[in-house]
Amino acid sequence: MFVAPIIDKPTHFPQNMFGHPAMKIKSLSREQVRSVDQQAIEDYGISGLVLMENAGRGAADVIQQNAATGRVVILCGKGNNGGDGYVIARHLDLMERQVRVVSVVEIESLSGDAAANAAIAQKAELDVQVATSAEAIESHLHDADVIVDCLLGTGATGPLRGIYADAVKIANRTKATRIAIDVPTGMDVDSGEADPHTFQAELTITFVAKKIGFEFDETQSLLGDIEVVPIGVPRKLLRPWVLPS
Ligand SMILES: NC(=O)C1=CN([C@@H]2O[C@H](COP(=O)(O)OP(=O)(O)OC[C@H]3O[C@@H](n4cnc5c(N)ncnc54)[C@H](OP(=O)(O)O)[C@@H]3O)[C@@H](O)[C@H]2O)[C@H](O)CC1
Ligand SMILES: [K+]
Repeated sequence: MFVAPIIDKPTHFPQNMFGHPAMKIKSLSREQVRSVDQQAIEDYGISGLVLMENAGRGAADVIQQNAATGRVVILCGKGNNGGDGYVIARHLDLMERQVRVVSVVEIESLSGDAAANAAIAQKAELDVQVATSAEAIESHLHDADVIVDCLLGTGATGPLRGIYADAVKIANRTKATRIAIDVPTGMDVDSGEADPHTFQAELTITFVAKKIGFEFDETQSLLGDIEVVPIGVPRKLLRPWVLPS
């Protein structure tokens, strides 16, 4: 009988799901993470679409690991945080999940990478709904088992406007599992200050690194567990913030 040779198990480095040792990176400010994004695009030539695809695909994997069943409803805003939501939808659909995208703005108002991914989602005949009133949002969330917050990310400034506040209020009232993408909508990335209607997440999936606003005690109940998803930004670009492992 063939007895498989016993080999020493290689020492497993702490790996994230992408199979490379998960570097420990300092928490970044809004300005730092947005400049990393910009440098990756302008100095390294990585297209924003590639960063968004890595972000959305990585987030979809983490969602599948943490909320593996039920209907996923993704609330999308106007910018690239919303753009991530269309990528997440496409990858969850590929995992044969029931997925609905609910855009709180007219799709025509999107631009750049977000508009590109919204168009792909529509051409792929994913379930994409536009809901620009509280009643319409309510009607699309009633059967959600998981709600994903792709309303606002690092581009948020000032108090939540109109429909965004409505969307967060409605989402917070449901029994669904709530997952925030990059930062819970309503939370200030730097100060951690939370709008009265901040998305209450059980899990926050954030890109590149944790944000400095996540360090405050008051924000823990809004963040839930935190997972950092790398999006392909070169290690050299992150070097100033890598912590000794
Ligand atoms: N390297 C990375 O981290 C990557 C991050 N990605 C994702 O991109 C977002 C940042 O995207 P951005 O488009 O810059 O900003 P947002 O999507 O957060 O905001 C979009 C627009 O929302 C409006 N806005 C701003 N503040 C408010 C508010 N308080 N209430 C309502 N609406 C608001 C504003 O538009 P206006 O024209 O209405 O002023 C914003 O422009 C990041 O968080 C990640 O999720 C990339 O996908 C990949 C790389
Ligand atoms: K968000």
